[in-house]
Amino acid sequence: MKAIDQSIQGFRETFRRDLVWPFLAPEKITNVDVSNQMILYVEGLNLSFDGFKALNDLNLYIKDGELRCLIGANGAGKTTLMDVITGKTTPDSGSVFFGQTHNLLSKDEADIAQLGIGRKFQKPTVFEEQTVFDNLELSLKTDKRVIQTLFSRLSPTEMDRIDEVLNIIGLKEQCFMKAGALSHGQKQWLEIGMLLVSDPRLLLIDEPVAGMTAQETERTAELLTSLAGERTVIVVEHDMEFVRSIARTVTVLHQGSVLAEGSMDQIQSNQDVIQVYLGEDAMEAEL
Ligand SMILES: Nc1ncnc2c1ncn2[C@@H]1O[C@H](COP(=O)(O)OP(=O)(O)OP(=O)(O)O)[C@@H](O)[C@H]1O
Repeated sequence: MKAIDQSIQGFRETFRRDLVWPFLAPEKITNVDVSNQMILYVEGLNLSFDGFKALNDLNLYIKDGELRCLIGANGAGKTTLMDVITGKTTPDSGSVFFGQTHNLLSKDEADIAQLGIGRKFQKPTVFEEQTVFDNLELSLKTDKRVIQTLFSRLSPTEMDRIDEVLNIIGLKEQCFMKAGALSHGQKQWLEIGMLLVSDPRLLLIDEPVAGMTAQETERTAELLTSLAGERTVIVVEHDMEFVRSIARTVTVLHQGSVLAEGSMDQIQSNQDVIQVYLGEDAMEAEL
């Protein structure tokens, strides 16, 4: 039986265009130099909007493979920081490096995505009229690699990738269901899957559990923790219970700077955090 399986497998591989002609295989994501164990270096970032400092000498270092949570009150600068990392906004000064060599501030949004940095916004933006599978396929197609411009059909490697992603996000059974019929949580997972098909190294995820049921929140915690390690995940979240359940290290932003960093326990006993969130500034700052 094993021999038959092996010969079927061999037969299938003979007909894989991307194995027969290696130039058809998906392009490997650019090498990221993480020899110092760090994947993201944000240094001295400043950005003002009409004189208001949204980012104020912000420094942030993210280790390769870690799952980092970013918290902070409304207006602390979390979204602006994500916008700068992904090339949506240009800072006034500072530097952002992906690994030791990729200067993100010299690249545009498309180049940054191509380097392997994926971003998920708070609201799911799946194509409701398309099936789960089609949504994943469409995400592959928007990945402008040579193979997609040459062939409109999915290669077996891409089929395998979609299958793998369906397993990771737990939507295999819903594969041929219209995305519009999914629950809110399932739509969020689908959107995470839409990022995963192109195999990103760094995922930036904005408020993944807003509006989810307790069960969906728990499943999302499992999903995000399972992604870390092989990938690096940065999560912006207001739900402190969720942050506690997933994060090893939490970074607190306040008025465009890092106020504190550490485990959830260290953060909650940090005097600066207490001062801002429980003290005199508490009126304007609610985590
Ligand atoms: N394009 C812009 N023009 C002017 N001000 C802006 C712009 N973008 C952000 N800001 C301001 O910069 C500050 C930081 O906003 P940002 O959205 O980064 O905060 P946040 O921490 O993500 O908050 P929230 O939790 O509410 O999403 C806010 O005071 C915001 O009003």
